[in-house]
Amino acid sequence: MTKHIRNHSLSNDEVQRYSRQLILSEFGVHAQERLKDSSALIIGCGGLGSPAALYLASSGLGRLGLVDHDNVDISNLHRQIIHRETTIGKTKVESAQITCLQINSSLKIDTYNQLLTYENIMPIVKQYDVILDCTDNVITRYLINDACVLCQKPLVSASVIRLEGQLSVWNYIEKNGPCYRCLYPQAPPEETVSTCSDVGVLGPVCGTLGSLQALEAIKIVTKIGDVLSNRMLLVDGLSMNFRTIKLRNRQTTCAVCGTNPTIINQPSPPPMNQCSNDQPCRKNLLNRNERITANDLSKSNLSSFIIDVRPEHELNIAQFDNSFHLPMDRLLYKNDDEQLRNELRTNIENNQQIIIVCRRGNDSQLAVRRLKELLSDIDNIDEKIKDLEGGFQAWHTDVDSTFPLY
Ligand SMILES: Nc1ncnc2c1ncn2[C@@H]1O[C@H](COP(=O)(O)OP(=O)(O)OP(=O)(O)O)[C@@H](O)[C@H]1O
Repeated sequence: MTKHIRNHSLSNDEVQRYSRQLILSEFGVHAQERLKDSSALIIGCGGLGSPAALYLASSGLGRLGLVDHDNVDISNLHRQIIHRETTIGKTKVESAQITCLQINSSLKIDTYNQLLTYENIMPIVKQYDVILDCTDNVITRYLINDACVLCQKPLVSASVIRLEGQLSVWNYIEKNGPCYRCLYPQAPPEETVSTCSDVGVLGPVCGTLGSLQALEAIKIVTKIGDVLSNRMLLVDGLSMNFRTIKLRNRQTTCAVCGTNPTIINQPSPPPMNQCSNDQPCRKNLLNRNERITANDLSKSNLSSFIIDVRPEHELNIAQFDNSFHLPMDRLLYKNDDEQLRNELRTNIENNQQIIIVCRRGNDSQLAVRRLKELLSDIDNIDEKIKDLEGGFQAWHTDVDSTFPLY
């Protein structure tokens, strides 16, 4: 019998399992071996982390770290495809681990059921070859960036909102690429950054960006292809437009990766921009006496004029009887003050309290501020107008559970 020679360390089972990628001329057995010897850390097992973890678990990567501090909720399932109805209530890392091991039982998985902070991030990040930022908030974005620079790890970062997404690789030393702080030294005020729970997101957009994060991570550890450093991919799912823009180079003045860094041993919170008129803050804008709780509103004997400031399409989910619809877009940007003032004056009766409602009690606070200006000639407007604290979500939780929670 003729003996065969193999120039690699993969078992026959591995050759069979990974055969469709082994036969790629750009990939081959040596990339597969490098993948097996590599590790990746996924921070955030949500919309982006789910597809990223599934693809990395399937790919033949050796070791996968999963970080998240949250538990699986039913509202996660439309996009966080690693979780199941059967894992609702479990920690996201445990739920993700279960699914990954069902796909690839030879994968070594470490789970970190914790909130990453400035205190605990460094020893975790240090252990992995590539880091994927799959989180959803500005502060964590800076935290992960700083830790990756300090630990000299490439960072594959993505974000999605509504039907749009962005992807880039930061701190890719091989190309002397910039870090996130080189591009954005100052963080925007957190209250002005929209999140998926504020404005929504469509599942497949997360699927696309999260999958591409896994692809970049595979390219980095196997050293194939042209890594998305110094560039950013912008995806618009509605028009199906994909474009890549060039980013500015690594900045010598950068606080973390520059020539005289001020952030040296440990990540540091970014300087925050202040809210301005263009970017009004929405959270905790009003004082207690400018708000009414769901309980108090349900018991109030006063006649109420309810103004619902949600966008038109959300009214189809559910709404209060006889509420006046005034979407935030019109209130803040339409510039039809005179007509709006007339409509409101015609509809509001003298003895009525004016209650502003929205989904969660954020927009309604801005609306109260704006309406106080607009209706300043109404007697005692400051006492008459209040927002529903916690919005329809509080109404569902505290007063009427048949009002849908969303
Ligand atoms: N500092 C952090 N440490 C650990 N996990 C984090 C941190 N910041 C964000 N995450 C996790 O990142 C994930 C982001 O995913 P995504 O926005 O899809 O989920 P979500 O927070 O469940 O969404 P929703 O806002 O709709 O509830 C979340 O699971 C969140 O718990």
